[in-house]
Amino acid sequence: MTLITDVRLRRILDSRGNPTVEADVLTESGGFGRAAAPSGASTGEFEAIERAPTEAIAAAREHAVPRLVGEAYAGNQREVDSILRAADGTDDFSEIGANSAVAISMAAAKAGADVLGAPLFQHLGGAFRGRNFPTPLGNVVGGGEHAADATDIQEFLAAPVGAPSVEDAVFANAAVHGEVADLLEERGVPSGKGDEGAWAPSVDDEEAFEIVDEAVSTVEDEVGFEIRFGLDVAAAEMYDADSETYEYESADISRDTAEQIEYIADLVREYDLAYVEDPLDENDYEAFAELTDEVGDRTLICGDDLFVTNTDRLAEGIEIDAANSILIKPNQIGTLTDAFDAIELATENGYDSVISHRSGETEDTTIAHLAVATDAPFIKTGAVGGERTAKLNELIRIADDAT
Ligand SMILES: C=C(OP(=O)(O)O)C(=O)O
Ligand SMILES: [Mg+2]
Repeated sequence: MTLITDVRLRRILDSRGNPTVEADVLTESGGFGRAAAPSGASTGEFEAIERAPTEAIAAAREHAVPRLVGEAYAGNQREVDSILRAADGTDDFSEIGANSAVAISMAAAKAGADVLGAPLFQHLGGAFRGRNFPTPLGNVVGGGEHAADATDIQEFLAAPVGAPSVEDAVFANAAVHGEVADLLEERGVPSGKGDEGAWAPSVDDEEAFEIVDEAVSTVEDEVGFEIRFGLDVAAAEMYDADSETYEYESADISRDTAEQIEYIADLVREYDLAYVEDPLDENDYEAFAELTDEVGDRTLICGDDLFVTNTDRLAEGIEIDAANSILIKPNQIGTLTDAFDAIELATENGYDSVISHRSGETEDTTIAHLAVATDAPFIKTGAVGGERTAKLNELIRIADDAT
């Protein structure tokens, strides 16, 4: 029934106005799945390779599509994904492009779900999923590679850890985003938005901490449940390998690795941070381990550029307790099977998985289903903006359908 009869690939726009790959997968019994690849700006050095969409589409048409059509079953995700790997023939999808691979992988999953008549999360996660929902981490202030002339820390993320429902959590994050706008106006700080819809004011990190801390407290009082906040430092982007220092340009501060570890540990204690992603360079497992040893009992230390959704890199981290959490971005590794394997390895070793969007996104909602399918405790997918609310609203719908 789920035998693949056609795979169609096209270029569509992403949220930055760049082209990206969209895939349609059709099956023998009329099943249909459509998915699109997202795209990063602060990409990790060890990510799978994203090719220019025209090249990725041409290469996938040549190498992957003939091996799938009439040969593979969309309902058998591992088979589809191993065919994608074999068709590509490299370790990092540099032949067909991780963008073509992930679009086809996700579209096949949706086609499989369509034939079954089941929601995607149930097809991926089984009949007993759909009772637990991830806490959304909402980007409310940001800079780094996502906005010019804004904070050095890439993302300040609202974390409504006490929300009684995913709907309450989603609305709380939007309220924090709105409160930040009011506080910026009070301070006379004009602000546009960065790539993920977060405010991108021209302030240093210290002022951003004050603003986000106040916004979170105000909304916490309004909604009556606990809201904390967290960070994606994206430290690899500020690390200078020659001087071995982290360069905070907006405050004109340079920190060596020991100072960076102490700085982050102090922030965790001062602001009771719930979450800290990529606080150190993507090559420095040892420094990650030192920080995790210091504050890992009170916050999540999450590897994004560090692990790049890759089980080999995660296993290396697990070996030395480098972190206690992994960011999962399917396009960093190329297929849903690879993303699932990373989540399973993480769970087996007591690491929390945080399913994540990219800064360049589309209306695709696969990651909302992936988070529910894998019982992930957190999802990072922005707070506002159509390509972000597509995922947040899908979570609300899944929860609504489940009750
Ligand atoms: C979502 C992120 O940004 P990008 O997609 O630019 O890597 C991130 O760094 O976590
Ligand atoms: Mg990150």
